[in-house]
Amino acid sequence: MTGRSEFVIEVEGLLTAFGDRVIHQDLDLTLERGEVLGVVGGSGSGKTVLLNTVLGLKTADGGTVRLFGKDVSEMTKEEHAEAERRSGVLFQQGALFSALTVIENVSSPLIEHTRLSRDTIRELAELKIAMVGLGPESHHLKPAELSGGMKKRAGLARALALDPELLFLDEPTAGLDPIGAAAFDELIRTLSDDLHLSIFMITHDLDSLYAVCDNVAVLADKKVVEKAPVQELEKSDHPWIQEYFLGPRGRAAARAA
Ligand SMILES: Nc1ncnc2c1ncn2[C@@H]1O[C@H](COP(=O)(O)OP(=O)(O)OP(=O)(O)O)[C@@H](O)[C@H]1O
Repeated sequence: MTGRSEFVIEVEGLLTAFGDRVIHQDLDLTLERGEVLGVVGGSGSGKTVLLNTVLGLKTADGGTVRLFGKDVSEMTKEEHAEAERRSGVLFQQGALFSALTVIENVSSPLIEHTRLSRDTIRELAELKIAMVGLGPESHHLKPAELSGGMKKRAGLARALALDPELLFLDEPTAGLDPIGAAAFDELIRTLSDDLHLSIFMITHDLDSLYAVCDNVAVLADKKVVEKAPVQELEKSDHPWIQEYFLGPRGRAAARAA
């Protein structure tokens, strides 16, 4: 793994399908080091399948996917593990282990991927929990005892446990009230600035695009039809983009930005 590429993710001519059903065709997308990219598209347009393909959880049927400069399909087991260590993922439901407390959840990647002492792991987990704005009183709570926003924060702390360079977020503000969502957006932006993270963020939330993203990639017609800063996308004449940005919710988000 060279890590020399200025692109953290490079997808070229991607084809993915489930049986006869083609999800992506000729899809190109890049994510530069330090870039915060929003990925939007209609329901079923293939955003999650794209995330899974970049992570190597789904095999591409054609084209190439490079992660940290390395073709995902040619990675050895060790290279996969290394790419996994360099990437943090916050899945849509937070995906916390329900039987474990917050601190145990955040410690689990450190236990799995490092040989650090128990005390060091505990200190690092506490640091990550504080970083996402959760207090020490949360340490011993189980996921069922957390609010939706706290679950997301705990999931984010776990995604950050191994100091990743790249963060994948699948609809991070889904299910949060507008105030909670705005606070979470601010947290993501602050973390990306402070930790120089590259972020691949699937979202339906227009406010997040304005608040957090450097660029937005639009999935439609099985490919990325545009990638640009959100203010430029507003001017696109692609029908889906027009409807998305220039509908009433889009206008409200643009006014608020
Ligand atoms: N394991 C699977 N087997 C068969 N089809 C699948 C599978 N996973 C996803 N699909 C199909 O792939 C298409 C894209 O799904 P995906 O979950 O990526 O959409 P999405 O853009 O993330 O949608 P949403 O915004 O609703 O979450 C959908 O039509 C879905 O039915």
